[in-house]
Amino acid sequence: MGIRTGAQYLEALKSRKPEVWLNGKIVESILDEPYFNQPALEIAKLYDMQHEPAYQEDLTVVCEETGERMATSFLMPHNYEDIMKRSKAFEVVARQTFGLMGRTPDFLNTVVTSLAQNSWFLRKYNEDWATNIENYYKHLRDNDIFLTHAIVNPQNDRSKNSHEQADQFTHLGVVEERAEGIIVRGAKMLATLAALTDEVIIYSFPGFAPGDERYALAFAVPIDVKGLKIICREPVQDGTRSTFDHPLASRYEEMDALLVFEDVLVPWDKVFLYNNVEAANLLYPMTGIAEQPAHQSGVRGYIKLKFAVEVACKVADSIGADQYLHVQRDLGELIQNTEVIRSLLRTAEREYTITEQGEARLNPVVLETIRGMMPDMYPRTIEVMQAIGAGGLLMMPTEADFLSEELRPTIDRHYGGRAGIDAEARMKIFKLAWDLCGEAFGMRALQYERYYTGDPVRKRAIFYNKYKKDHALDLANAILAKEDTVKEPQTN
Ligand SMILES: Cc1cc2nc3c(=O)[nH]c(=O)nc-3n(C[C@H](O)[C@H](O)[C@H](O)COP(=O)(O)OP(=O)(O)OC[C@H]3O[C@@H](n4cnc5c(N)ncnc54)[C@H](O)[C@@H]3O)c2cc1C
Ligand SMILES: O=C(O)Cc1ccc(O)c(O)c1
Repeated sequence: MGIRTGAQYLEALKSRKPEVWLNGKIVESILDEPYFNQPALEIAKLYDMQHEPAYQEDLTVVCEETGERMATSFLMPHNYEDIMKRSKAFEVVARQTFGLMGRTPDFLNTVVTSLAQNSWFLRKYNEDWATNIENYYKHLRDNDIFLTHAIVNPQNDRSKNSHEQADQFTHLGVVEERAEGIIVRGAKMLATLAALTDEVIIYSFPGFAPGDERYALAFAVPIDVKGLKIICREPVQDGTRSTFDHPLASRYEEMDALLVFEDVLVPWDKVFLYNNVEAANLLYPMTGIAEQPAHQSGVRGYIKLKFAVEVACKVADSIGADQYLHVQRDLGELIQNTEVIRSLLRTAEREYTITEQGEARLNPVVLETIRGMMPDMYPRTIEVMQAIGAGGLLMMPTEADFLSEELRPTIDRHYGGRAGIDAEARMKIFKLAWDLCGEAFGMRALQYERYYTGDPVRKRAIFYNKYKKDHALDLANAILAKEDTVKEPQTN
């Protein structure tokens, strides 16, 4: 089949009925649900762009195996040119959604592509796991499937491992083996966009201990598989708010969900790892499933940061506040932050290495530096935006107020900005800012940058420990090696 159109994606959504819970009810029809309709159209647009002449060369490549076009995010990177093709494709997608949708199809395409490119690792443990992931990759690539993923155990008792929780199936684990596959039970989080996807892949961050065998697993199932409950969080928009009042929240709501598996059958050919604590713990360090999606996340995060910084600049400019020195200082800092991330991305891409198996990977230290800095830089941007917009962020008439003939002249008189910025223009800018720095939509977007790649505290600590192990601290050691020992003062 090759690349899908938006219509084909929406048709597939219509043809299924996953068990999606929203506000205490099962959603009867995803596309008829106002909370989901606009975000689904935004995803459909990304599929359509694959066919548009302006984007096709960036978003797709011809698959060597099938001769058909496939999404560029399915391209297995072997050299710098492949890396940069993927980078461009990530950027085109991110620009379309202003970086606000983190789990667009390209994200998990990179995860599965990397798993398949590193099937040698799974083959060390089990021939079938390797064959299964290779076939799954081809299935996704050739049918242009949209995946969600859930790789974190729910927060029950973080001081205990999965097998030590009060209930053995609070966390997702295997109940039994059958001739046709494994039966899985328990929960996993935090599946972003689950309701709008075709299938789900489960794997885990490392951290398994002996005794956790039943939880050490990786597999994929269709999103409407029998026994899977998708429990959505409270929406950040009601699906009916106007694009004037909420230009971002009304478009880019990326619904997150807890996945609860109630005795779901996973056929053997969709099992990628099972009952093996060592393999589950080594999956991240030994394959590229940290670095390859981190490339997508780095590019997307850069676009989101740049977008938020530009909105902050617009807020300041629209009310003449950027005439003040401290506002210029703060905005200068934000712009420099975007330049830091852009430069780090280019460095990580240029300083790629080729693995023994021929996979081109970005410099992991630089990539991890991006991931370490974004949880500080993005919230800082939001903080500056709040400080510059100040009370004006609360003093905004709604679209309905603008439409009132009686009120309109008053609005036009009192809500305008500096010379050249009328009330409507200023409110458009401030409403953009409020979606980012005040609304639940913006707080979720901020929480995403803090946590999408794991707990930033432990990630920085892991980074430090690995750096200390891998780097000789040569400069400090060079001076310490000089013979500056304590000497008794010379007395005559
Ligand atoms: C908006 C959003 C979207 C996301 N989308 C997805 C998605 O699509 N798919 C997916 O799989 N995941 C997704 N994630 C989940 C993400 O992977 C997790 O949130 C992340 O790994 C952090 O884990 P946690 O939330 O369970 O926090 P926890 O690990 O529970 O951390 C909570 C607090 O406890 C501390 N803590 C917990 N355990 C320890 C420990 N062992 N040692 C020291 N300190 C500890 C942490 O420092 C932190 O302060 C998303 C997250 C967010 C916020
Ligand atoms: O470690 C990384 O940054 C890559 C990454 C982040 C978040 C995920 O959910 C994931 O599957 C992979």
